[in-house]
Amino acid sequence: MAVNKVNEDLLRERARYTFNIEELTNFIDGGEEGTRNRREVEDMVIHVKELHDEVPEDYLSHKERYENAVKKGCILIDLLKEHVLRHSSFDAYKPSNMYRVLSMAKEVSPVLLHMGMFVPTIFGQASAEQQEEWLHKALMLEIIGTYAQTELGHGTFLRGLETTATYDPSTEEFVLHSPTLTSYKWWPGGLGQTANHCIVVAQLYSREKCYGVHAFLVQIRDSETHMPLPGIKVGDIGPKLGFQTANNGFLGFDHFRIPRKNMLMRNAQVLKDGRYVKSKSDKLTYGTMMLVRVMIVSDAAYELSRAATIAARYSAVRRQSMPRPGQPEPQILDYVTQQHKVFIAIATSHALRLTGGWLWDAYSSLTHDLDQGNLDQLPELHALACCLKAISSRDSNSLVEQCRMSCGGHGYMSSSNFPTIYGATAATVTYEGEYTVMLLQTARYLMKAWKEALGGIVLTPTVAYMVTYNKAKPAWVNTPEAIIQGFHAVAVGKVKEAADGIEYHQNSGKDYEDAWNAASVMLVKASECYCRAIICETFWKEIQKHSRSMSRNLAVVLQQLSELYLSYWVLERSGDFFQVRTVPLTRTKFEFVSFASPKCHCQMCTGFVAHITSVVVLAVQVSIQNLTLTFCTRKRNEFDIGSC
Ligand SMILES: CC/C=C\C/C=C\C/C=C\C/C=C/C(=O)SCCNC(=O)CCNC(=O)[C@H](O)C(C)(C)COP(=O)(O)OP(=O)(O)OC[C@H]1O[C@@H](n2cnc3c(N)ncnc32)[C@H](O)[C@@H]1OP(=O)(O)O
Ligand SMILES: Cc1cc2nc3c(=O)[nH]c(=O)nc-3n(C[C@H](O)[C@H](O)[C@H](O)COP(=O)(O)OP(=O)(O)OC[C@H]3O[C@@H](n4cnc5c(N)ncnc54)[C@H](O)[C@@H]3O)c2cc1C
Repeated sequence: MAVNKVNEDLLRERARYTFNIEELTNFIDGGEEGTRNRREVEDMVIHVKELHDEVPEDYLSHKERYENAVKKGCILIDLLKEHVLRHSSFDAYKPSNMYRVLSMAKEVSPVLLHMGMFVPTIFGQASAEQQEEWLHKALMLEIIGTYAQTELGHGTFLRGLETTATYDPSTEEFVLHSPTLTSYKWWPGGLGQTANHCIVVAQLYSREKCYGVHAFLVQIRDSETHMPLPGIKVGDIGPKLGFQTANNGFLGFDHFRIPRKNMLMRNAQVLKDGRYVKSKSDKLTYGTMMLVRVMIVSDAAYELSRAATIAARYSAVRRQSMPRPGQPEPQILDYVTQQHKVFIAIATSHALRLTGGWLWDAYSSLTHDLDQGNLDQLPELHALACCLKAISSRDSNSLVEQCRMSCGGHGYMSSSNFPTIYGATAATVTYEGEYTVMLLQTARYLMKAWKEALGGIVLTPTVAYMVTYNKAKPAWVNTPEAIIQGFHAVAVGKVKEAADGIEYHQNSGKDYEDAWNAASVMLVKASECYCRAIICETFWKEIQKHSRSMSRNLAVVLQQLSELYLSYWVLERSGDFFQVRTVPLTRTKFEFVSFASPKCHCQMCTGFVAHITSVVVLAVQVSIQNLTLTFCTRKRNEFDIGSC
């Protein structure tokens, strides 16, 4: 049998890297231990022949694909259990680790929601007694759950959910009911045929009063027969753009009774007599969504890194066209247009991975604060989780598509794996908070921050520059730090523009809701710019921080990647940079910002040339011709357009 020979071009490219590959691998894995754990699990998985398809899944029926995914999920989970029992060096039951293992099968796992949301909700919203009863069973998959919040009629507007949970003190039970067709739960992963339990988010009623949405743990299928319990209507919602084996389903209740103790009571409670005990904050009910949004940023990076690797390798081995008659066809990697498509995908996967790690640390610190009853950081973290989830998933999905297109026809083959990766990342832009809705949530926070900034109130860290921005005139020089300040200036400009837009519409007679809606495109833009500034700054600072403890060769290349990312987005947003205004909070004057030295007037400032010489893609090193970015802005005097 022909031995698979590695392509000559790929070998040659791999021979050209300028730094220690294992060092980069450890950096990506979060350290040597992370690499060791990952390899241990991969070694377990890679040799299991049942995990490799005899027949491409695209040729299977919907039912066969689902059964194939269930089979693989069971094998992966058994491997994990055995591994934990054998080694216990790998924290297999951390949802993020379990999620990572489940994603080693090509198909989305029907128990993805069990690990990604059902288990984390028990961690985050069940009382200690409830965790005692359910957590181990969930971790050992003795019960399999999902997260049933979205309904046919409502996904974004949680306060509009129609499923009811009415407390009956005579039996100490909640009666779950779906009063309308639009109240049917629609979308929850695993609900179609897999889950026998679920977290149900419903409007809580007690003593004739509605207390808003709360979470309940509900058994929906018989533990022995797996048939739906009486009063439960459940099934599969059918084919989708992707995620075909996620087993998304629908769920309706017909006066279905559950014990009082099945209301998740870490935050709020209903006592036996029906009295409602309020939580410290209604927002704590939304805790699972914040966790998943935080996880999605790292997942977006992971999916994009897969696509970027495929595209970079293909670009090394594909030869096409003949720019010079009689010469061999060049590798498509030598076309600058190809580099321009692929290298930003590489840089972005690193930017999102490091930003995801930074956000996870902020979330971990918040959960510690919440345990101490301190909710101070909740609003800022909610705003961060919303915009970073939105931007990371959208960037990842569009760059996955860009990577596919960079591979020509072969990128369109199922065997390229781009369709699977695209389907997964496209879903992420919508689930766990739709893109626009999330950015508007962040805008809500930014409008409050702007009002505080105008009042000179010290702001939380990620918006603090709104107050100090005009006090210390930044030294506009051509450095990454200056670009980051430029992104801050753009963000402040857009936040001010949106706030002024709301004020303008209110002054023209609209109420706040209509003024908000009229200015909502600007509000989305302000959130995008605020978020881009965070990613640029975090990427750059994380690279600076880690560079101090890594070899110089690796530090140089990672620094170039972060400079590429900054330069790319300056060019993508050059219009905003040209228009950026610094408006002193006293609102007395406008001036354009210049990247030249602050003393220059009315003259073309120095061009900003970023010359990226080499970027490394894992073992594939390619060199970028002069990726020259000429970026100029003009400085004007306050009211003098100047001669530029
Ligand atoms: C990598 C992934 C790994 C694992 C994942 C596993 C599986 C992946 C596959 C699929 C999973 C998908 C699951 C789902 O999709 S679950 C359903 C997700 N649904 C949503 O995200 C709904 C989105 N909509 C909202 O969240 C609401 O619009 C929102 C609550 C944001 C606003 O609604 P509403 O208009 O009613 O309230 P507001 O008045 O705007 O806000 C009220 C108040 O509360 C604050 N708030 C809102 N949400 C949160 C939160 N999550 N945390 C903290 N605080 C929150 C908001 O800021 C307002 O505060 P204030 O401004 O002080 O009034
Ligand atoms: C693959 C996949 C898996 C999913 N898994 C689950 C799951 O396991 N559990 C679960 O509970 N849910 C799940 N969902 C549902 C998901 O959470 C919702 O689809 C999502 O929250 C969006 O809500 P929606 O579908 O009602 O869209 P809508 O909110 O109706 O959005 C439609 C359009 O209206 C706009 N819009 C809505 N509200 C506003 C507003 N206030 N201002 C401006 N524009 C607005 C949106 O921007 C969007 O353009 C899943 C969805 C997908 C695609």
